Amino acid sequence: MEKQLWDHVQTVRQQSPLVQNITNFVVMNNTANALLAVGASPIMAHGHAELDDMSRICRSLVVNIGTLDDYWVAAMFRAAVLAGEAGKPWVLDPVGAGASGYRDTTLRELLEHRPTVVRGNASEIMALAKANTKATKGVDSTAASSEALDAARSICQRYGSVVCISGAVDVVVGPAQSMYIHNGDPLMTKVTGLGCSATALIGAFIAVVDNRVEAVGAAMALMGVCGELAAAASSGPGSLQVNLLDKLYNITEEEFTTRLRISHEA
Ligand SMILES: Nc1ncnc2c1ncn2[C@@H]1O[C@H](COP(=O)(O)OP(=O)(O)OP(=O)(O)O)[C@@H](O)[C@H]1O
Ligand SMILES: Cc1ncsc1CCO
Ligand SMILES: [Mg+2]
Repeated sequence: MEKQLWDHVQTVRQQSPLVQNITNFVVMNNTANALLAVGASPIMAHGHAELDDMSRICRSLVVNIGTLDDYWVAAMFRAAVLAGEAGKPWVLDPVGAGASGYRDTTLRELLEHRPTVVRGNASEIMALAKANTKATKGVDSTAASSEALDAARSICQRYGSVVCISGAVDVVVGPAQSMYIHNGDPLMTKVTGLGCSATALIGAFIAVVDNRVEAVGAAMALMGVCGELAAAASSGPGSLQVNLLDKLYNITEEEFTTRLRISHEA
């Protein structure tokens, strides 16, 4: 499986898919840079007047509700409809699910458009499935990935989405197959938007890899391994941000396969 995941990393580099992002103000720059670093091509576009054109030229869509408002939310709904009509894969990042009624109402409607993938931290996935027993603390997670497993399974069953719960262990839940990725570094939680970057990378991988669980697994594996290697070379969140971009860009097959720790059980 390590070799297959690396092949997917290579496929993104070779095919350089154009990925449309409707994302938040905080991470727009970081996620565009993360996409470029892995060899994909980002475009940040939420204007209503160009959504049809974007849908025509982009191979996948990222919807991230981090700093939502009515204009942006209308763009998200429309872009999701267009992706559905074109049979184009898209990924939803439910930033801050459970933190406000507005977020939850918006997310409920987005889920009805059946995202190909949903990626959030454990609190967000639990809030999304309305199975949360702990409140979401803003945009950071207060729960462990394992607690959100049932929530992920219920979202997968109900909407057909592959669900990724990120955290100390990243869990990828598909209809027939699950994957656990034991990489990353706790320092990654001290840089804003690395979850959003992971979601953006998922957007690139689902554009070019048909097996959705493997696509998500490869994106999360790349993020985790690069995060871990970058953290080892960093003195804090500032240098981690820079080192991570460099590692996403220059990681080798040997670094990837020797560091990667995946399993099919927790
Ligand atoms: N405790 C941890 N140990 C190792 N890696 C971690 C840990 N927590 C998060 N990560 C890694 O950090 C990345 C971001 O995941 P995280 O769960 O923090 O996203 P998030 O909460 O949505 O972040 P944000 O909303 O700021 O984008 C993932 O690659 C994940 O594997
Ligand atoms: C801090 C923050 N607030 C809204 S979006 C965002 C970036 C992390 O998701
Ligand atoms: Mg997040």
